[in-house]
Amino acid sequence: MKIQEYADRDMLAIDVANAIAGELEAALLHHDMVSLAVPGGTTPGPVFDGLCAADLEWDRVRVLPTDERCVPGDSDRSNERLIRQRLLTNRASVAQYVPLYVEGKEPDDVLPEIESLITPVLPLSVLVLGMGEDMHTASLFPGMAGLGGALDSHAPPLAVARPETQPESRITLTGPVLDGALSKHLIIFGAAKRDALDKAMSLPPEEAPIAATLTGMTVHWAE
Ligand SMILES: O=C(O)[C@H](O)[C@@H](O)[C@H](O)[C@H](O)COP(=O)(O)O
Repeated sequence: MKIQEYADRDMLAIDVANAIAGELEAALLHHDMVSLAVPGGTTPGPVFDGLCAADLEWDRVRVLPTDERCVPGDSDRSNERLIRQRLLTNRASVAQYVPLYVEGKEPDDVLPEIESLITPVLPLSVLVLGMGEDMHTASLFPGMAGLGGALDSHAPPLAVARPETQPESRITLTGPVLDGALSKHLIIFGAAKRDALDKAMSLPPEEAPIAATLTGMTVHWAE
């Protein structure tokens, strides 16, 4: 794991967008289809604003959320809504999007179909993660029911998550899929998350799920 510190969040966003674009371009030289998994939340928007303009063959990029809240697509809590508004626009509007949640469908009923769209583009070419101050990432929350199974090395690509601290259930990429990405970026802002990351480095993934992804991770941090 390496940590890159930035003087401000704008510089971080520009640098990370450029890094991801370069990694996708390199991956496209060797694969017909490549994959990019991105988080929801309040952190990645400015990175998306820069990345969406990257001049690459977006029609060969499969974009998916690292996790999705089980909410309507027009909800302000929908990660798909954020990704469609901020990333799948401009040149990136032609990218293929793989939703993890289908409104009105029971998650367990659609997971096999969604996994059939994800499996062909595993390992993930590029992964971007956020993290909570509780050291969760994607929808892998400390102490969550089923967390052990979602972190297991033999876990399927997707899991339904029902974290007690969240208002809705979610669908999440599992630990081995996140950790197995060929390039991994974690974006965190502020002292509290920096302290949480330092703490996570000495904890087991069951207590600090982000710890399951840190091998080979590039952490991008700004106040
Ligand atoms: O669906 C989500 O919310 C994300 O995938 C989640 O894992 C997020 O990255 C963290 O909760 C950090 O969220 P912020 O960027 O809002 O701090």
